[in-house]
Amino acid sequence: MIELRDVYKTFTRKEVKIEALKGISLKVEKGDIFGVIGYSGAGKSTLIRLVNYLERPSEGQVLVEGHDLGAYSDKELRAAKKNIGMIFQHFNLLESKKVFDNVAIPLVLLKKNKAEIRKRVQELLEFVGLSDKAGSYPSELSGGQKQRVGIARALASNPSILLCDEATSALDPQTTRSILQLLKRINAEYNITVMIITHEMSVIQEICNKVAVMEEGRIIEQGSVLDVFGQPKHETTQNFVKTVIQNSMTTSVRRTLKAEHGSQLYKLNFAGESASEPVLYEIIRSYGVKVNILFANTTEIQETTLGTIIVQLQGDPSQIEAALDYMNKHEVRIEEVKSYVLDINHK
Ligand SMILES: Nc1ncnc2c1ncn2[C@@H]1O[C@H](COP(=O)(O)OP(=O)(O)OP(=O)(O)O)[C@@H](O)[C@H]1O
Repeated sequence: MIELRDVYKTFTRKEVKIEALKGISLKVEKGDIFGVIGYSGAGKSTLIRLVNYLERPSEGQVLVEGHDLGAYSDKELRAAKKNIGMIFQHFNLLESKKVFDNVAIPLVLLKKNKAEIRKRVQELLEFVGLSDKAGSYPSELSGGQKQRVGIARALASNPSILLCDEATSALDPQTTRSILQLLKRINAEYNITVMIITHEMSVIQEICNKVAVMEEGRIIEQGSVLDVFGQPKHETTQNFVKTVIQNSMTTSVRRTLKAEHGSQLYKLNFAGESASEPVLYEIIRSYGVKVNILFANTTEIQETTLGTIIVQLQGDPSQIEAALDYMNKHEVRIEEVKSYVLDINHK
């Protein structure tokens, strides 16, 4: 659906080169809600602007529905862009035009007749829950309502892709949630592929099925949201995950454990099926391993339960090995907790 192949983007300002993207490769499949997360300056906006060709790559290819956008003539590119809607952090509405006319802009540009425009705009305003605001000006709307207008306008030309550039960053948590739910409905009911860039992991947790983490112009980690949240590998990803899931021991537990250096600690991640099986009970019963639970938490991601437990296992090495093997076979992901986490200053 959307594919970036080894994309580089370099800006030159006052003879200084800025490498905003350094070899980005990713694939967004049809029907995905694909999130790109990163701190400020990571290159997220540049990346999303390449997808609708507001920027051209310095090197590499951007393919949409299998077509290399770089190989298109200007006319072909204009046609291709109709297939891509975009919404923005600050909504980008025309303040001098009423809600109806803002939503109608893409249809006017497509030279649709008045009756068609009226019907489509009414349909869209109804879909985003703003039928009663057609005659209002943007200045008379709340932030959430403005973003709904932005969404209606982005959908006007029936795109198959919707790009969202920090679309909820200017909104309060409750309004953010309602806009994210609307994006989810757009994805499910209109079968529109959604690509979201954000610096908030809660946005990814709430609606995305896939995620790419960016840092300094590179993708440092990508995969299904369940995998990345369950086993974040890179430190930056771990820091993002920590903002939404508590997955480490509290300081007081670490302090108690410090005295017992050398005990075997494991972080166990349960997802989906394995979260509902009595795995710990089995390892105690069948392998005689003593289990001391130091931390436990469950979270819901993608309608799947993700559980994290940190345990101290005590027993013969052979019993512990057998217990770990049993849990492995029952799809529990096991990570040995290194002794450095026992340092209470370690975050
Ligand atoms: N038009 C431009 N000219 C020069 N440099 C640019 C331009 N656009 C982006 N950059 C630079 O490219 C780098 C990546 O910027 P980008 O806006 O893509 O990051 P971002 O992750 O979206 O950050 P933010 O969330 O702060 O917008 C930054 O160093 C930025 O200064």
